[in-house]
Amino acid sequence: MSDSARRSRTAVVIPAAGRGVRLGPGTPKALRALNGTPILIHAVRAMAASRAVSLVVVVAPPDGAAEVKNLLDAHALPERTDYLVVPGGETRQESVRLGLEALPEGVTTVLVHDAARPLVPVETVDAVIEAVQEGAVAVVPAVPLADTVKEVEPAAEGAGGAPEPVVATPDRARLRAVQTPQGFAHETLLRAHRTVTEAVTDDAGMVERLGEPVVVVPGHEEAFKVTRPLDLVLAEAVLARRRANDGF
Ligand SMILES: Nc1ccn([C@@H]2O[C@H](COP(=O)(O)OP(=O)(O)OP(=O)(O)O)[C@@H](O)[C@H]2O)c(=O)n1
Ligand SMILES: C[C@](O)(CO)[C@H](O)COP(=O)(O)O
Repeated sequence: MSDSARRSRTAVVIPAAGRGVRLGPGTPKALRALNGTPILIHAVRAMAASRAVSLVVVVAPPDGAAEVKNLLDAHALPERTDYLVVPGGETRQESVRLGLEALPEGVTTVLVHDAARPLVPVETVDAVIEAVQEGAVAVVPAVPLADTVKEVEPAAEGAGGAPEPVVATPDRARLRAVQTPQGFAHETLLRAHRTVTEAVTDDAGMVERLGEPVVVVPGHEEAFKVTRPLDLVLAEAVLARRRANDGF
């Protein structure tokens, strides 16, 4: 498939409507600065860096669509890509659905990428797109776990710090930590978001509930999610390393 054919069919939905409670009080997480530029703009640039992407739909905080439009206008973004902003919902799942409903006809491949993962390398984005375009209906970038994982009986709410009984130790070799962008055949993801009613924490999980196959491709350590304050420190360090490497 030619480059231009790919471009006309691949869109990205960026859910950016979360508050960022775990990052601490302040402006919505996606609008907070990372090296002087909003986290969201880093994420949009990371996705638009792929030459396959022709449309980016940003799902803004419900009362922040105008502010996000202004932000996109104020930052230099690749001109080959179109940008759309829609207001988001109460949950990530609802925000993604609202973004999907805004996609035009003719999109065949759709990626969903957290604004909170601003540093994903373009090689990971392209690998996910390629896997979808080669026939997978749902593709998830993921990395092996660095820690042993225990399943526990969670302590009651409000009993933080109380010992939690261990239920099992899953075989770590079979586990993956899942990142974004996750890539899908457009029709499949839309069907999942229109039919699955349970709360699910990632989009591939919704496709799993349809009984459709999901595959994992290698993710990247720099595609981590900015969730807690220490993640911002790490993100600044990654950017500093990139600047230093560019200098050589
Ligand atoms: N109602 C929501 C909630 C989350 N998100 C987006 O989903 C992505 C992943 O969510 P997460 O990192 O959990 O962000 P928050 O929900 O903002 O974080 P927290 O749970 O700490 O408030 C983020 O880009 C976030 O903006 C969204 O679009 N709409
Ligand atoms: C979609 C996701 O980033 C994959 O790891 C993750 O599930 C989002 O979870 P969150 O609790 O909404 O951050």
